[in-house]
Amino acid sequence: MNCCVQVALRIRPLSDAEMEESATVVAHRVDQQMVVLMDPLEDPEDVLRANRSREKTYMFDVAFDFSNSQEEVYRATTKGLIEGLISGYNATVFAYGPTGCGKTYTMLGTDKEPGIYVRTLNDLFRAIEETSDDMLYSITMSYLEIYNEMIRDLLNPSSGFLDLREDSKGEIQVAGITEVSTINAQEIMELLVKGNRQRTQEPTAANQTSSRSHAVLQVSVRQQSRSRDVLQEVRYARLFMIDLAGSERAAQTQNRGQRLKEGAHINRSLLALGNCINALSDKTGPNMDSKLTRLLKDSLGGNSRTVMIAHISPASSAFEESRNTLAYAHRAKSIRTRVKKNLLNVTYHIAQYTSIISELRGEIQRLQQKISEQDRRQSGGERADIRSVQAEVQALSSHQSRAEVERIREQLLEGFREQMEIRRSLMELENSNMEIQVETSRHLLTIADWEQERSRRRRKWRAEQQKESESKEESEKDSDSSESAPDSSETQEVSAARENLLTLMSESKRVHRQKASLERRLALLREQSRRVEELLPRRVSCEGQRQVLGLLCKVHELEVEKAEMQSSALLKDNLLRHKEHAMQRFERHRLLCDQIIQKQRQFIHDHSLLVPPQLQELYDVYMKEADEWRLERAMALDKTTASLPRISLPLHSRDQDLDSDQESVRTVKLEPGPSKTRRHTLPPILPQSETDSNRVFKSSPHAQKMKSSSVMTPPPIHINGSSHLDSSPDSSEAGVELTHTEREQILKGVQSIVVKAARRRSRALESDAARFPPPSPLRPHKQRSSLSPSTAPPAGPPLRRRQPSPELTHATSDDNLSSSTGDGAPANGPKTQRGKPDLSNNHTPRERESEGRRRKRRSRSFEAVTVQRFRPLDSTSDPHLHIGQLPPPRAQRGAAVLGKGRGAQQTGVCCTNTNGWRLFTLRRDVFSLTSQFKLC
Ligand SMILES: Nc1ncnc2c1ncn2[C@@H]1O[C@H](COP(=O)(O)OP(=O)(O)OP(=O)(O)O)[C@@H](O)[C@H]1O
Repeated sequence: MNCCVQVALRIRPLSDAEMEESATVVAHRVDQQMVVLMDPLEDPEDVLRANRSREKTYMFDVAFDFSNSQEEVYRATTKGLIEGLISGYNATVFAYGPTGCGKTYTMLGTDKEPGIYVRTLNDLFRAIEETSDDMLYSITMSYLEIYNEMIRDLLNPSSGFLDLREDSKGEIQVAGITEVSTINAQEIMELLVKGNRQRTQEPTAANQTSSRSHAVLQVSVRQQSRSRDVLQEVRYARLFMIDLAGSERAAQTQNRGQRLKEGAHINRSLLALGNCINALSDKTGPNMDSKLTRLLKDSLGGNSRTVMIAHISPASSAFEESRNTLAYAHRAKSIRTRVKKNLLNVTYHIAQYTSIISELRGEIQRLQQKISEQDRRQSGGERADIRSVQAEVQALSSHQSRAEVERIREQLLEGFREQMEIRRSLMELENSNMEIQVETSRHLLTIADWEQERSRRRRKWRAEQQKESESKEESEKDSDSSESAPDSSETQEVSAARENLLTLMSESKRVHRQKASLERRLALLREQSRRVEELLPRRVSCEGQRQVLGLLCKVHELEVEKAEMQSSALLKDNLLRHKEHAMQRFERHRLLCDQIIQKQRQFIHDHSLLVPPQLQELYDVYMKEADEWRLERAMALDKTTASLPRISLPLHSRDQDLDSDQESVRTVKLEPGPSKTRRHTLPPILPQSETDSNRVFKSSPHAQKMKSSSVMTPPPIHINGSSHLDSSPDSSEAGVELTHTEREQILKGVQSIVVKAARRRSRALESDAARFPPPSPLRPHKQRSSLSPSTAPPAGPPLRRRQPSPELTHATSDDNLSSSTGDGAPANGPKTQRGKPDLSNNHTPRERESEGRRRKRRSRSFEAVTVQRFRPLDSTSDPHLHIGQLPPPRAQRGAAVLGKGRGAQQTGVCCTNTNGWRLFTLRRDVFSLTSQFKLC
């Protein structure tokens, strides 16, 4: 497309200097296109030139004077180039004119009145921004000056002088020029101002800031569509905005030296430009003999829309420069250019098409793959998210559930732990209680011994007093009455025993209080554990965890029950040991009594003593009772006993039994009875012992039966009706002051032993009956004594008074001792040997054989009882509960611990030579048994 160079003329206002010189205005803008230049030298009066006009009119595309603003100049000259520039058309705007006529002002302007540079770039960026959605732009800028035919980079002055080069496309390029990718107009303005300071300026007569070089601002715009079509267009256009140096005349500028030389270069370039313009206007082709014309090759007659803004001064003093400028500008209007779009790679080669298609296909494939991956990732991610959310929820739920389960477990464990601790404490209290009972029994025994001794002394003293009173005269009686009564003051040991009893009682009360408190706490803990277990389904959602906790509860409940059963079993075991021991001792006592009876019978028979009727009646009763306890009845009774519930009962039923027993014991204890009629002043026996003893016997029908029955003890032997053994239990003066209740308890406690003993006794009695005549025809007859000659009493009148009887002494129970040791060997050496009944010398071989078998059976039976019933105590058993550790009877009373072997755990008592002490010792033993039964 061909087009002409657009020429605009701008007439600046008069400068201050021109106004001072009173310069006349010779250049006027007639209208927007017409300018009139008047020749000030023309004389209007000159008739020779009358036909010649002093005015010269010039037509331009647009004309401006002082009244026009920068904006108007820009709009009229340059703004229209921007659209073409974006469309790929080159454009050139250059300011031409003499120095000081406003070229820089028009192009650069001031901060307040920016020139074409800034306004063009502003509109360029705005236009690019409007189409940036579809087009991709690349804008670069460079700023250079041509000074004395040398090119200098104003954005990088240190880069030196640059050369012009023509690329393969025939375009002129400045090699090494700094191209700045502009961002916005403001930055461009700053760059230009900065670059303009680098521009060579020197003051001249015409302009204090005269630019001595041509300044060229080049803006390159490259654009292409964002869519990659086959018909892809890459538009490339350059905009030159040139501030030419002044085209002043040397005379006018009064330049000399360097300024003159500069002026010469300037003028040469301008001349070249002028020549170029002339050539272009004459269509002779551009003259490229200067760098300016070379750089503006496309701008002047080439591929560019070109706007020339000519500047002139209105002053008459600048008439010549104005006329020349107007002439050049006018001629420039004739310059035609061939404008075309700068389209790069508008049409691609077939190989490029193929490449583009391949690229596009690859791109499509890549995008499809990316989309599928993204979809997969999204779906996977969603699933993963769902799974992760579910996992988080489950984890949270699981965590909460675990925390809840852990909390419940801790509660349960804590409760169980405390229960076990309480259970242990209760066991310790039970043991302490047992110790207290044992100690209490020991002290009671001490007191009872002392009271027994006191009672015996009193009786002896009263008997002596009575005897003396009968044999002596009244006066003598008065004189002897001065004999003092036996000392009845308590010994230090008895006083200490009473004090200890008080201490033990208070201790026992304390133990019972603690037990009650612990039992309440235990019941509370059980209730709490039960509630927690009941709430498990509500508090724990997981079935497995519920089951685990439920099992945990069961395990610990079983543990607690196990501990309870162990405790109860231990207690029962201890009680059984006491009972067994007591029954063994009672059995020994019974055997001893039997032997005493038999030997007394033998003695009566041998000496043909008369038996008092009362004694004979008692003996009959004794035999009758023995007959009733024959084998068949004993077996039936034993079977009934064996069928009774024992320790194997469930815990709760046992507890109930125990509770009922305790209650019954309390009831019994409160009942007025013989137990309250103790004649000595002993402190009351602790209730627990009675509880335990009664617990066993009261709950047993067998015991009830036994309670109604009586167990025979050796009746007193009345010798000649005047003497008797003071050990008779029927005597109110008996040394052992047992109450009826105590005796009953003893009797009840030995029931099973009695059954067995009765079995053996019935056999023995049968054997004795075979040897001795029936008791009724008791006639004195001589019979060889079975005693040794050294100890045998002399034959003579019947015994009339009580006297020490070696036979009785020896009848203590050697047989029993043999049984106790279990091996049939004498336990006490010669003494025991001496006291052994020598039946072998008095009976026939058949009788001796029968007696030997009887002894052996008795021994085996006793062994069976002791070995079978005695279980070794475990480590948790209270050692104080061992019978063998009971305080042995005092040595001075003839008591000794028997047995070191199989019967080592049994405490046996042997009798001394003193009849009274012997029986007392036995009774004392019985009393001890009574206390032990109370412990049970
Ligand atoms: N149209 C105008 N309106 C107001 N002031 C102007 C105008 N044109 C020029 N001037 C003033 O005239 C003075 C000279 O202007 P300018 O420097 O632009 O001239 P020039 O042609 O660039 O000179 P040189 O060629 O020596 O660089 C400046 O002070 C400028 O402000």
